Parts: sequence; structure tokens; C-alpha cells
Amino acid sequence: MSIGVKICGITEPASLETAIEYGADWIGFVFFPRSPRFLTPAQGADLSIRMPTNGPARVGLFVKAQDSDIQAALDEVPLDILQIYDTPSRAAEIRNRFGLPVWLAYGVSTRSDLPAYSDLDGLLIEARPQIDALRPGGNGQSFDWHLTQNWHPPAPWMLAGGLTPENVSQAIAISGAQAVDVSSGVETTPGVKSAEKIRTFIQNARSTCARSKS
Ligand SMILES: O=C(O)c1ccccc1NCC(=O)[C@H](O)[C@H](O)COP(=O)(O)O
Repeated sequence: MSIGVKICGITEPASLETAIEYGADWIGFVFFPRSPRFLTPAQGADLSIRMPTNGPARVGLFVKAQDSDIQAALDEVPLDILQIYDTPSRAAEIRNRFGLPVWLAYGVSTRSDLPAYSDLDGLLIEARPQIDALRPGGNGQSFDWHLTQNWHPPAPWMLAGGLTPENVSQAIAISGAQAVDVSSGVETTPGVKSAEKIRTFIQNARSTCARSKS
């Protein structure tokens, strides 16, 4: 089965076109104002309209968002999935309110941080942010990929955090992930994506035979 790939934090057409050209499955639009990848709903709409109907899915990223924030984005952008940084109960509330699949992000540093239960549609497993982090994700920080070995995920999950074109194959092989997500690792500076890095990341991820779950 082909490794799923999400390219997150797209902010301009050129990198969007590269991600589409090389077969990204998901494109992340960040609606978190303190992110260097922040998009207004109107900016998200300008990018979304460039996406083919049979292309990648549109993932909207929200951090402790009010319903009104999410609604404002949905009024402009036909998001397919909502990626939420909040509590599991709030994530379930959002799913019920908006009727869209919801992925919940988990910052992990030890095995006990991995969720044992979830009734959501997906999990994003990434490094727990540093205490002084300016944001809960998109920090280019990885965690010990051995932590997910022999883990029985309660929902489909995606590996994120500190992935790069150079380490993604090893990350897949060690973690057993069937899907990966990247933002910083395909940028030249925070918020500025590199078409070459995007291409190489996707090709390297897809050329990896994910380690079978044991
Ligand atoms: O990307 C951001 O700036 C961001 C800001 C606030 C919350 C989440 C954010 N990104 C979420 C993602 O899905 C990232 O792709 C994921 O955290 C991995 O980021 P990176 O380590 O930079 O590859």
C-alpha cells in the first residue's frame, strides 16, 4: 500500500502545484494566526480554487478554535478534513457540529502519551512541543520513532514532526507509519516552501516499504 503524504502549511501556488504534481494526498492550510504559514480564509480560497477535483484533500488546521473561526474558514474554503489542536472532547464536538472528518493532533514524548482510545477519524502523532514553543505544531521537531512500534492505534494515524526528505524513509521504517506529514522539512525558511524539497520528500516517502506492523 502506498504511503500517504500530507504537505502542510502551503501558502502560495507554486508549492501547491508541485505537491499536486507529485501526488500529495492531503494539503494542509493553516488557519492559526501565529503561524508563519497562516492563511486567511480568503487566501485559503485563492489556493483551494487551484486544486483539481480529483486531487489531494484539503485539510484545515485549527488551534483551540471557536466555532466561528472554523465556520469563517468553511464559508470560503471547501475543506475536506479538520485537523484540530484541542481536547478530544472538543474535537468530537467539532466533528458533530460541522459534519466533517476530524483529525486530532497528539504531542508525544513517551509511549504513555500515545492515545489508546479515539472515536475520531484520524490522529496526527508528532513531538510534544517545547515549553516555550510559539505553536503546538509546525516546529520541525521529531520524537523517538520507536515509540510507535507495536502500538495498536485506535484510529488511522499519521506521523509528523521534524520529517525531512532525508529522514522520511527511516522514519517510516522505524515507526511503521503508513502516512506522513511535513511542513518545516520542505521549507527553506519558516513559511517558505521549496518545490525541490517537496518533490524529494514525496518521492522518498513513496519509495519506502513501510515496516509491517508486528
Ligand atoms: O505548521 C504550522 O505552523 C502549525 C501551527 C500551529 C499548529 C499546527 C501547525 N502545523 C501542523 C502540522 O500538521 C505540521 O505539518 C506538523 O506539526 C509537522 O510540522 P513540521 O515538524 O514543521 O514538519
